[in-house]
Amino acid sequence: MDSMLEKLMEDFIRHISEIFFADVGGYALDSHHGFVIQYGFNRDIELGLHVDDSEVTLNVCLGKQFSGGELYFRGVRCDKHMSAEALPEEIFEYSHIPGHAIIHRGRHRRGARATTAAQRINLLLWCRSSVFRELSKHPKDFVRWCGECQREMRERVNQAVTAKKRYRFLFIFSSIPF
Ligand SMILES: O=C(O)CCC(=O)C(=O)O
Ligand SMILES: [Fe+2]
Repeated sequence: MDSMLEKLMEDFIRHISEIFFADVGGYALDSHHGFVIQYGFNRDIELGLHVDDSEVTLNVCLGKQFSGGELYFRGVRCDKHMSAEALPEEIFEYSHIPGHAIIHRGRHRRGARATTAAQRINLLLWCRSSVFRELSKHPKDFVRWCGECQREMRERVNQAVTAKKRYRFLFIFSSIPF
């Protein structure tokens, strides 16, 4: 089972990650952790907001029909911004379909709503990159993949542009001879 999951990561997920998740390791995924979760009667019902200890996560919906169990996403966040509010464009839901899978960044905040009828069984595969983790140890001004870091950066750029415009206006105004 473990070697099958490793092959799945190496032959399949790495290639997708190279294109869609270049900012969190891309092709350099080199270790994994796989497990199966079951929700419903006699089991956990729901899962609170969290992130994974992974760079990229594969979530495959196995099993048969069930009701509920939707995932709600709330934006990608670094450690510093784990509790920063989600922007409207970061809020969305995904309904699992048996036989379908999704891939997302491990740091994408999300939770699962209650499974209300039958059982939901999903295979989770956390994929990690030792290179990405090593590089992340070096302090940076802002983290490119975090939605809140990006928002702060945009705000700083806007403030700098506004300050520059104001300065130019003052300069033009003070150059007018009276
Ligand atoms: O319930 C799901 O499909 C998501 C599970 C999950 O996010 C997790 O186990 O970390
Ligand atoms: Fe951040």
